[in-house]
Amino acid sequence: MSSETEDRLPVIDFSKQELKPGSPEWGSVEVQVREALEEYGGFEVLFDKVAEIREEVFGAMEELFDLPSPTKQLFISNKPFLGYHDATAKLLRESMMIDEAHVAGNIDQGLTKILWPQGNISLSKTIESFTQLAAGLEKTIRRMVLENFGIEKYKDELIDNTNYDLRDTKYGRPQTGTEPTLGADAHNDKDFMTLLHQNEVNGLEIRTKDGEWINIKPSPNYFVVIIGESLSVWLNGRLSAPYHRVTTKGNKVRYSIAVFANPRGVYPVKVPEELVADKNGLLFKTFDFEEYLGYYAAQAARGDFIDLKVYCNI
Ligand SMILES: O=C(O)CCC(=O)C(=O)O
Ligand SMILES: [Fe+2]
Repeated sequence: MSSETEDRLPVIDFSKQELKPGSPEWGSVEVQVREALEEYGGFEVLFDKVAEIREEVFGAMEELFDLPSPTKQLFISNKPFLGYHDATAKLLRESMMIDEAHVAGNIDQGLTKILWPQGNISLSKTIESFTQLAAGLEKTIRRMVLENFGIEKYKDELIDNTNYDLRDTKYGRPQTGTEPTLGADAHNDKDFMTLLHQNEVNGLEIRTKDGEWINIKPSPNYFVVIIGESLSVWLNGRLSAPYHRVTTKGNKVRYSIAVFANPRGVYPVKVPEELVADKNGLLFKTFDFEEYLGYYAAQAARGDFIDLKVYCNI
């Protein structure tokens, strides 16, 4: 049996204005990032700018999820995970996921114009600002990770081949009882890196190497950073993507908003040669993320959840 602890993930301060590549502050943060990722596969980021926009962001999410059900159903997609997903008998979770949310105009064209025929510019702008903030921070953190492993020469190529998907999630009120309600099964993310912000309702937990679950308490000026399996595989297994889950208690609605930095489809994700020269050799085959997601979704529909590490294991 695993148990929950009072520990928290390491907190790293990214609010400092003087955080410039090459500066002493940058170097010190870079070391903290590496240590946190090696130990937990994640950390919390103190980032004051998110506190300035969160009220608007959660207001926009409320507006989205308060739409009538038939309207939300218009936001469907035939691609795995994208589009609107309604709550089920098992999970009280509703979500909306949009592809390439970092591309100007995509939230407006791909989400709000579908849900409001006359458009909803202010809502699009709010969600767009959140995406830009999270994607900018992700690029900084990823650059530090690459520098840590001495492979910064790949940074532009990797960023150019990153697709930032955005997922808004609403965890509804449990109807009965005082037992915790499962909001998301334990899973690891498949992307390079996830940046998540949550409203004031507790629920997210992350599993440590020792099998304990750490509760990630919501704070208004924090992002939660979790690495996904694509980064772990690309680094030839050097970091691990942590398992995490959501359980909610009480009768408040929980909202989370997450930006997933995914490898772009058709870009071959290949372990850099600099990382295969050690005693272990190459551990993973080159993969295409969209092909993997298609395979994962087909298997998952049959109850079989294939980790990326298993999919491209040599
Ligand atoms: O809502 C959360 O806090 C976590 C969501 C999550 O893990 C995911 O969407 O992959
Ligand atoms: Fe996740």
